[in-house]
Amino acid sequence: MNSEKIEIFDTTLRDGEQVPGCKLNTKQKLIIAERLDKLGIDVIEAGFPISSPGDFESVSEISKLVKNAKVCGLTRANKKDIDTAAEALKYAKRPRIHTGIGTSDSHIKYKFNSTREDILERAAEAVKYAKSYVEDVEFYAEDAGRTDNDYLARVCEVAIKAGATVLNIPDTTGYCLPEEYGQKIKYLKENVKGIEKAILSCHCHNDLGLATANSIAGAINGARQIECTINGLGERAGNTALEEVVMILKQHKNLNFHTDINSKMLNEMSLMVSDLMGMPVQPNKAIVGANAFAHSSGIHQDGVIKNRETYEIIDPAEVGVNASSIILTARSGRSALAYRFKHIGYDITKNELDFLYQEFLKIADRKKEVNNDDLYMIMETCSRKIG
Ligand SMILES: CC(=O)SCCNC(=O)CCNC(=O)[C@H](O)C(C)(C)COP(=O)(O)OP(=O)(O)OC[C@H]1O[C@@H](n2cnc3c(N)ncnc32)[C@H](O)[C@@H]1OP(=O)(O)O
Ligand SMILES: CC(C)C(=O)C(=O)O
Repeated sequence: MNSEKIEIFDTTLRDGEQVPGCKLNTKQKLIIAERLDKLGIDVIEAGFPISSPGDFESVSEISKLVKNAKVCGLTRANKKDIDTAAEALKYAKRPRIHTGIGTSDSHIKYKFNSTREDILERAAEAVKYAKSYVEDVEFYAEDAGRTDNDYLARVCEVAIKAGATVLNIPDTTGYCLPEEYGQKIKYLKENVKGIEKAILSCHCHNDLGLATANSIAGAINGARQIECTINGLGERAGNTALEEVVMILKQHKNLNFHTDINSKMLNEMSLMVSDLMGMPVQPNKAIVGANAFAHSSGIHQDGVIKNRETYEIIDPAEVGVNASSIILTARSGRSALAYRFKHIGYDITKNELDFLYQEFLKIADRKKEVNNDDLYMIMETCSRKIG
């Protein structure tokens, strides 16, 4: 059976850039946008054009630069934001305006001091107005994760009727459980009149560490676009990590989904974004962390040396990492030690290995990691004794 495509909407340059300390200038945004386009992203959310003259310029320049992806600009549900986004996107080959409004009772009451009926009207007006500029209008129901499903379905209906082609269902506060978020998408698929005219999109935040799981649950239940960022960057605890979504869909073939992302570029993308944003990636980050393919305990190392698949579900080459690494620590065994000695040119016998291993453990117990210099020293000390 042919697999279905999940569109990848990258918001590194918009939601990712909202992270304190991660602000980018136009030149930096252009470097990232050019690589995102090569990576195979379907939609690049380039910024929030009304936000500042600098961000307007970034969206405008990215619109001129990007060849393949759709370029998207975010707006609130008002004319001035939409006018500004349309102006910034005017050079884009495939422009998208992303407009919307908060729909949870908390947002309606506290942010807007408004009513559900008024929000329905404002949603419809914004979509219609955006539609007067571009064909491709995405509508977001902010805080959809905490919005009552019946009301959310009404919001989606008015947005579709006004011309929205993508309906973004953000779990803005990262509150939902995967089952709950998946059921929300299913409910909308089954209860929104005209839903066949639009695709549903997941935009999940990571406040409870569930952003990726929720996005996958959304896809399983009918969403066909996932919004995500390189390294999972984004407001507060971040967004769904692009590299995680792409590799989950690739590894779990039974889900019967595919993306157009060139996974071999994931590692370089992660390093580039981390570098330009000045935001280090935690070493244990899935897929792109420095330790994602590093093995440091003896039993695992022995397994990986015999066959990589014993402890790795992804071939590192698939995500652009040269090879797995065997890190020597006091938890390593003889197998790893022999492997690393071989790596620096020493083929050792079993008896020699027993001897070298005892010396190795003395050093390993004093250090966090045993490096090649330590290995040369162990060899020099022991070769005198071994003879
Ligand atoms: C969930 C998200 O990530 S949404 C995107 C978040 N990103 C950003 O906010 C970054 C860009 N933001 C900005 O540069 C500024 O906040 C601006 C330019 C958008 C607005 O600045 P200001 O006009 O000074 O407004 P301020 O930020 O103080 O308050 C936001 C206003 O927008 C209103 N608003 C918020 N969301 C929406 C919406 N979707 N549609 C319409 N109005 C909205 C708020 O009610 C508030 O209006 P009020 O002042 O009448 O109460
Ligand atoms: C603007 C929307 C899409 C958003 O970022 C959110 O709700 O988290």
